[in-house]
Amino acid sequence: EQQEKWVPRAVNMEIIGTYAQTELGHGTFLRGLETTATYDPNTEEFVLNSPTLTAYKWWPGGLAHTANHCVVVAQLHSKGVNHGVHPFIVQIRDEDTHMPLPGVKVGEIGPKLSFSTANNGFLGFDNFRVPRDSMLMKNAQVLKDGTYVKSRLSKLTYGTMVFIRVMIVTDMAYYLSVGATIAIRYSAVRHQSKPKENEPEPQILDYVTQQHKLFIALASSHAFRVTGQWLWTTFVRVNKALTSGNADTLPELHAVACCLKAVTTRDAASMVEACRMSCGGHGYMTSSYLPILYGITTAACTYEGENTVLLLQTARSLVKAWQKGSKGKPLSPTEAYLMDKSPVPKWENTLDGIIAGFRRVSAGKVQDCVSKIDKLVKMGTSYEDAWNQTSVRLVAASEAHSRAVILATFRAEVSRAAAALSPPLARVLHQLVHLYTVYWALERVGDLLLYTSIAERDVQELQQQYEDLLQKIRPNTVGLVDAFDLRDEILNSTLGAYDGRVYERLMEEALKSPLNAEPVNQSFHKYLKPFMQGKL
Ligand SMILES: CCCCC/C=C\C/C=C\C/C=C\C=C\C(=O)SCCNC(=O)CCNC(=O)[C@H](O)C(C)(C)COP(=O)(O)OP(=O)(O)OC[C@H]1O[C@@H](n2cnc3c(N)ncnc32)[C@H](O)[C@@H]1OP(=O)(O)O
Ligand SMILES: Cc1cc2nc3c(=O)[nH]c(=O)nc-3n(C[C@H](O)[C@H](O)[C@H](O)COP(=O)(O)OP(=O)(O)OC[C@H]3O[C@@H](n4cnc5c(N)ncnc54)[C@H](O)[C@@H]3O)c2cc1C
Repeated sequence: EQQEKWVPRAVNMEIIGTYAQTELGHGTFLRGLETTATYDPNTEEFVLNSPTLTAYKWWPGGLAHTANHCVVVAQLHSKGVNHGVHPFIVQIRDEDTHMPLPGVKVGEIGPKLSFSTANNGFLGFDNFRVPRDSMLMKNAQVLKDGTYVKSRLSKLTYGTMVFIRVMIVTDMAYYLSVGATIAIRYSAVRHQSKPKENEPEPQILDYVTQQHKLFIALASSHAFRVTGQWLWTTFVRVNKALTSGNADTLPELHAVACCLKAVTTRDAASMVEACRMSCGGHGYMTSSYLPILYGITTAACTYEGENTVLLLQTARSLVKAWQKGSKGKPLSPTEAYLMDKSPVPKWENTLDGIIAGFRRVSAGKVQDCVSKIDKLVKMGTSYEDAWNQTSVRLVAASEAHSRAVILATFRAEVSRAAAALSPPLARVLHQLVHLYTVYWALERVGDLLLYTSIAERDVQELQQQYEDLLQKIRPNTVGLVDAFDLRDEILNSTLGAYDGRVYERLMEEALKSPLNAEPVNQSFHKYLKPFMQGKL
């Protein structure tokens, strides 16, 4: 019924909405949100209120001057009892005049690192009344007399965030394809230095250091696209089960969505930054689009759940799985490897060997965390303090778990798809899987030395494998980014345009600057000249 009322109007854009959960005082700790929705059975309305400055909603995209409705997450009070945070759909502006409704204070939060077009806003309520059916009642309800009907699963309130986190993994694949396309095309056009006096300046793409900076971004885009597809399929399956009242698989989805969102956004932000830096000064131009792309990807490390907080959510699940598995109880498919108690096998420099190695690292780290927490608790430390003192290790265990999931998924999905591909295409994709896997083995070699039987000669061989792969991939690099098929209008980059006219485009963009409208800018007459004449 509520969906019939709101969805059609949202689809045809009569309702422009946003998701107003975060407040000035709380973004992570949802149970600490201060906005209240108090039920008045006499009028069958909820009274929305922002009791403090820190209760003001802060950050919701589009809230400042675009949205006329929003989903507000507030502490639901009825019959004198606080039932915790619940979502409400609330009209905040007049649909004709767009004026804020009486009792609504709304505005723009100010300049940000990037996302300048996102119109993020603030929102405060002063005893603002909304009808009872403003409460989104799919999970919990408040009856006309104020009786609260509990949701069959309180965590369903958090469902929106799981959905977006699942989507963000695929988003990161896209953003990395943009960064890799810009930086690799530019690296094919840019010639610099003279390592061989009697030869012309080479393409910077031929410097192995440049390949080391860029090819991982290209491979990660494919790894995250494939992992994002797997995660989406998992989400659809869990959501279908939830619809029929079975929430058994939700905890596993929440845990894997948290760590994959955190790791893919962190990798995307750092690899886009590497793409920017690999383009030298021109990568620092806004017209290259790389600074804007960095602003977009680094924001993803914060929104939809701050990365550390989400990695700790996954760690919470891994520790619980370890404790459950130690009692002989079955674990979820993504966490079952934690109970592999077989002896550490002889190290193999193969994809399967490395993937198995990362699972050993994750299981070893989880075991170390459980041991440290148990030891601290036995010494009289509270569980909460023991958790906090172990939290650096817990985050590392989550990261290792996430990497093991990505490596295994990337390899399995490409192997499965390869049968239907032409041999040359299958070969190139396998090279990207190989590069991605060996890159991370070298990045985390310390962990592998701690938790597997990898030896020095294996590491040397992996380094050589990696450098050989850079050489093998080089001839196909431009073709691989062209295959992302990103139009110039989408790339929006002087460095990444398909025609490679970088220098002409840089100059064309520069000449558009208003500061080039006249040969002597007014600042000379207002400031420089008086200063030079000692008059300032
Ligand atoms: C389509 C793609 C769009 C991409 C975006 C495009 C453009 C981007 C531009 C800008 C961004 C756009 C929008 C941004 C929006 C936002 O940022 S919305 C706000 C997002 N905020 C958060 O994510 C808040 C993060 N905080 C939390 O999730 C919780 O507060 C946290 C879980 C961290 C802690 O809460 P707490 O109550 O303390 O939980 P516990 O740690 O005690 O755990 C309680 C149990 O609940 C389980 N659980 C927690 N969360 C979930 C969940 N989401 N789903 C399922 N289950 C959950 C948790 O596992 C515990 O269970 P157990 O007790 O262990 O059994
Ligand atoms: C571009 C952008 C768009 C956004 N859009 C929206 C939107 O549309 N709607 C919306 O509701 N919100 C939105 N947000 C807000 C976003 O969801 C929050 O910023 C995010 O949830 C983090 O919360 P916070 O800002 O309160 O950070 P905090 O939680 O205060 O984090 C600050 C630091 O504290 C640490 N910390 C916090 N809790 C713990 C813990 N338990 N253990 C260890 N460390 C901890 C964090 O790791 C972090 O280092 C947006 C944010 C950005 C940047």
